Amino acid sequence: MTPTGRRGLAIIGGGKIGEALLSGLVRRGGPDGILVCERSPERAAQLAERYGVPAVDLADAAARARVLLLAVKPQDIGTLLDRLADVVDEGHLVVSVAAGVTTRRIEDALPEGTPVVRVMPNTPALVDEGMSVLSAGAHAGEEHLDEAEALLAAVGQVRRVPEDQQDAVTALSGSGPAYFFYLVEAMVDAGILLGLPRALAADLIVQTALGSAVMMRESGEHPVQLREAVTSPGGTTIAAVRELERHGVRAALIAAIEAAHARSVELGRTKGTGTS
Ligand SMILES: NC(=O)C1=CN([C@@H]2O[C@H](COP(=O)(O)OP(=O)(O)OC[C@H]3O[C@@H](n4cnc5c(N)ncnc54)[C@H](OP(=O)(O)O)[C@@H]3O)[C@@H](O)[C@H]2O)C=CC1
Ligand SMILES: O=C(O)[C@@H]1CCC=N1
Repeated sequence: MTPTGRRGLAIIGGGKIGEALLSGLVRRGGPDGILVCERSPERAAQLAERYGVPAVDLADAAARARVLLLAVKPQDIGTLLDRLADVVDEGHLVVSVAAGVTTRRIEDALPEGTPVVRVMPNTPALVDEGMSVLSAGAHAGEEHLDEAEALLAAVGQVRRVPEDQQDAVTALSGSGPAYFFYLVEAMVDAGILLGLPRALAADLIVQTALGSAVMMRESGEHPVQLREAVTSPGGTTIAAVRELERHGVRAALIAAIEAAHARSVELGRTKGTGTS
């Protein structure tokens, strides 16, 4: 097929984030023009059935789709790029969501001039509340960023940053949902300790998390102001906040996010042996 005969998008790698993006895109725009390319035949069949999209091999994906969205682990990207080098041409836009992997590395593996956009999405794309952050490679212009943004805007908010901020973005919003789930898990445990039924504790905490998130987004107030409004003099909240400070929770979060950043940088240096 000629480059001009192509349309739509192929998601290459149908794992956790590949499925989150696939499900959101299908929900928003329908399955038309979306392909999935997944290494495991069982998983490919599952996704094809669940979302009504064709499961294709890599050559077919490249022949039919204009945008190739790479959603494999950074440890697998080297092998995938070796295979893509033979089937990518000037008519493609390559979008990678692989943590740590630079546009330079992808460009070096593909035909000269291939436009590449690096994106860090997150799993709340599943519920149209994703946060996706884009950076252009050396051969990607505004039109390529616009094209990638149009895709990702269907499943949440989009920002653009210089690529040297992507490892920090990965540590914050890419991995970020896991930190919130971890906090919720711990708070539900506290409810159990205090004798509440698990289901009730979970309902209380999930709704409290949601309400707090909406307040942060919509009130325009700083989180400190919002926290102070909950903290009555001589009351319960200050007793809890003192324990959070005593246990170094703020420092732990900063250290955790710093570790995620370091790992993103390290993954960018991985050569793709599939073993790291
Ligand atoms: N999970 C998340 O929240 C986020 C992940 N990312 C990035 O997305 C990428 C994928 O992460 P995640 O979804 O968690 O990982 P998963 O392991 O869940 O998904 C990767 C999928 O790609 C498949 N795969 C590997 N190589 C190929 C290939 N050559 N062709 C087709 N399919 C292939 C894997 O198959 P197999 O199972 O056989 O290995 C697997 O199903 C990573 O680079 C990660 O950094 C970015 C933002 C958020
Ligand atoms: O844990 C990871 O490596 C991926 C990247 C960001 C979120 N998940």
